[in-house]
Amino acid sequence: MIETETREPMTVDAIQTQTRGETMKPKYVDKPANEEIVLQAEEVGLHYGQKEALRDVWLYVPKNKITALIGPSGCGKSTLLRCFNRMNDLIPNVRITGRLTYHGEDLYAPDIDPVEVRRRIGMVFQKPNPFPKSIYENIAWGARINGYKGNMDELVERSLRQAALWDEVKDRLHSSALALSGGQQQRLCIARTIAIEPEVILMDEPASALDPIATLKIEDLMQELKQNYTILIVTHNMQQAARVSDYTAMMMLTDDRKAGTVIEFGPTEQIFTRPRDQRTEDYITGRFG
Ligand SMILES: Nc1ncnc2c1ncn2[C@@H]1O[C@H](COP(=O)(O)OP(=O)(O)OP(=O)(O)O)[C@@H](O)[C@H]1O
Repeated sequence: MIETETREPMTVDAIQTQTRGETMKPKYVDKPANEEIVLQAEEVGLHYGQKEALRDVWLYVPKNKITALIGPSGCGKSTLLRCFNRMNDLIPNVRITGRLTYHGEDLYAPDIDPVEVRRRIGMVFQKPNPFPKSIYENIAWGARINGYKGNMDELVERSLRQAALWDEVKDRLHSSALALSGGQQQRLCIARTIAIEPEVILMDEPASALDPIATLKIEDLMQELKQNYTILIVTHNMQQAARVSDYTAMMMLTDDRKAGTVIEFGPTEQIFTRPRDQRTEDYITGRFG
């Protein structure tokens, strides 16, 4: 029998670990078969003060795959993304319910250090945000404060190579990062994230401020990166989700339009060619909003 009692949302500090179990999972959200799950959301809810932003969210993020979060504006994509590296902790009055895990471990357990969470689960933002320092220092600084003791020149080169930026900047490593183009700055931010050696990279519309050529470079880079990293990306751009991702989660407002939730999750090819929820079909064929 499905339990119907309502529970008070708890604070981030006191997030509870029990959920009502898989019986509450939406009909079209399936755990991927034969994949190692790195991140998982079970019955997650989130309030910003009085404003409910997420309700009953379920999601699976498989290892070394790209998972896209798509859906209309305001349905909670960025909010959900930020739950996974505890970025919402930095916003006052946020309350989270349900369970968010990293390799099965509760990300909000009292003994978990949010700084360590953010080291393992890095983030790249919509607008490139390099520090007003040299290209070299943008990478070295984060590594240094995270206790990196190895050869810094090698780390800088390796990170820039992995971010497909090395050839463009190798002769001006000590010039200001702010002199780079937007697309180069975004690849520098990806290099900076990689230098910390996270396992997961969260990307919040990483290409939306870029022109089509710079966007394609970022998309190519993501394909390279997934060999070593697990990627969760928010995108408004449906073609981009279809092009780059292995799995897609369709988010939508709940029927009472008060909060966002994941209505369908599965392999990208299936979501785009044989969606099971009518609302997904309406959205991807452009009949929605
Ligand atoms: N710091 C905040 N305080 C209060 N409400 C917020 C805050 N951040 C987001 N919201 C609200 O939460 C809801 C979900 O926002 P969110 O940015 O996660 O959606 P989104 O799907 O990423 O939107 P978009 O595609 O437009 O970026 C929205 O109603 C938004 O106004």
